[in-house]
Amino acid sequence: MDAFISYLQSPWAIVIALAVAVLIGVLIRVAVSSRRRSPDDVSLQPQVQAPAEPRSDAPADAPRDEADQPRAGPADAAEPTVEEAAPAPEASASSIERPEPLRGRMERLRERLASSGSLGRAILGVLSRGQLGAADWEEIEESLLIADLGLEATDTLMEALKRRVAVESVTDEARIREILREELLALVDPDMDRSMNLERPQVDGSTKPAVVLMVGVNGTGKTTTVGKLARILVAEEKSVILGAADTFRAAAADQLATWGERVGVDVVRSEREGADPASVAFEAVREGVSRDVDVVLVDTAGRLQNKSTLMDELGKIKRVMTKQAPVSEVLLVLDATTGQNGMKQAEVFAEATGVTGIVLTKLDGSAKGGIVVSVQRALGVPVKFVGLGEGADDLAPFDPRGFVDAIVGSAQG
Ligand SMILES: Nc1nc2c(ncn2[C@@H]2O[C@H](COP(=O)(O)OP(=O)(O)OP(=O)(O)O)[C@@H](O)[C@H]2O)c(=O)[nH]1
Repeated sequence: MDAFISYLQSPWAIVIALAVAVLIGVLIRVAVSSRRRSPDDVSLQPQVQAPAEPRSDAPADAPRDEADQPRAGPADAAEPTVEEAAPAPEASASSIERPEPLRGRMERLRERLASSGSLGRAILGVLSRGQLGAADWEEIEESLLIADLGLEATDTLMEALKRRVAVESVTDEARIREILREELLALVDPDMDRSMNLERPQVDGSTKPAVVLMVGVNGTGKTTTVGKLARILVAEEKSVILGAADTFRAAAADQLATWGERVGVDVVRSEREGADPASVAFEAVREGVSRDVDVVLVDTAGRLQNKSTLMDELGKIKRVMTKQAPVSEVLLVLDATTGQNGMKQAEVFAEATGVTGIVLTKLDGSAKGGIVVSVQRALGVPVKFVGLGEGADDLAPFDPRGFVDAIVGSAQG
């Protein structure tokens, strides 16, 4: 016994004990990391990678049609798994930002619409000349067209202004301003329902997340808008998952992950550039359903190489997502500065996906606010949000009155 005790006190025994402890530590690490890679263990890490294809255990209502199967190209042929992403810097509770609440945003951003105000100033300047001739009306028409109001809306507004200015024979500037405000507001249509449909649908007795698909041409601000919208939803205390189905540009997924991290929202993504977007979208909704979140927001690429490829791709993304939960909203992101070009794109996207609302970005610093009216008229769907800057909270629900007031200016304007 004494010999054993003295052996335990010897340096060799200490070395051996340390070696055994290290070995046990290594074995525990290996066991934990292999468990994390298990396909069924979807971790609640800041990011979740999408599999190459929907999971093999996808429910019976998973896509069946060949055309609806997320693509499994050579790079996509890996075994379908849900892997934990390379650990993203973990967002500690203290580093998570508190986004600005919705109320008052349009008010705060009102000054950003100042350039749209140049339209109001130009028209008011002419209208208050009194005794308007053909050249004056042409000047007004030109201003409206430059502001992207579109031909039809310009004609409607011109007629209304001519009639009212003649009938009321007004020269008083405040009254002219009031007439212009009323007529513009009628064009913007304050009665349209601009709320986002975030009601969680019931399917076969279970409550699914509200699914929102973002579409639009590259560069319009889709990814940024998904990030800003996530912040709005977080501010409204909703649980959210983002889907990075813009697999065309690898940086888009990183960009989205950064937006997500800032407000503690997870992102479903694929590490492979060019992975099948429908697969990522499918997985994002599946993840949202399994975590029982309130909203799944999915970003897409929207390259407009050719109309039929784009329509096929977006149509497929939407069909595949619908296998998991119905798509509640398809928001088309349009860059206000692209004017009538943007209108043509809008029509293609609307045809492909059935757009339910428009987000007009970059309205700050754009004198082309008239596009609000023309795009609503062309698609018959409302502008629901406006982007008014590059800041994280520079997205506001579109408020027709605030918008028209910004264009027409105050009485002192
Ligand atoms: N001034 C201003 N800039 C904006 C607004 N919204 C987005 N942007 C900027 O527009 C640029 C493009 O935005 P992204 O979100 O990357 O555009 P995208 O449509 O996702 O582009 P792809 O990923 O290439 O399809 C970025 O520099 C954004 O900061 C806005 O409302 N105002």
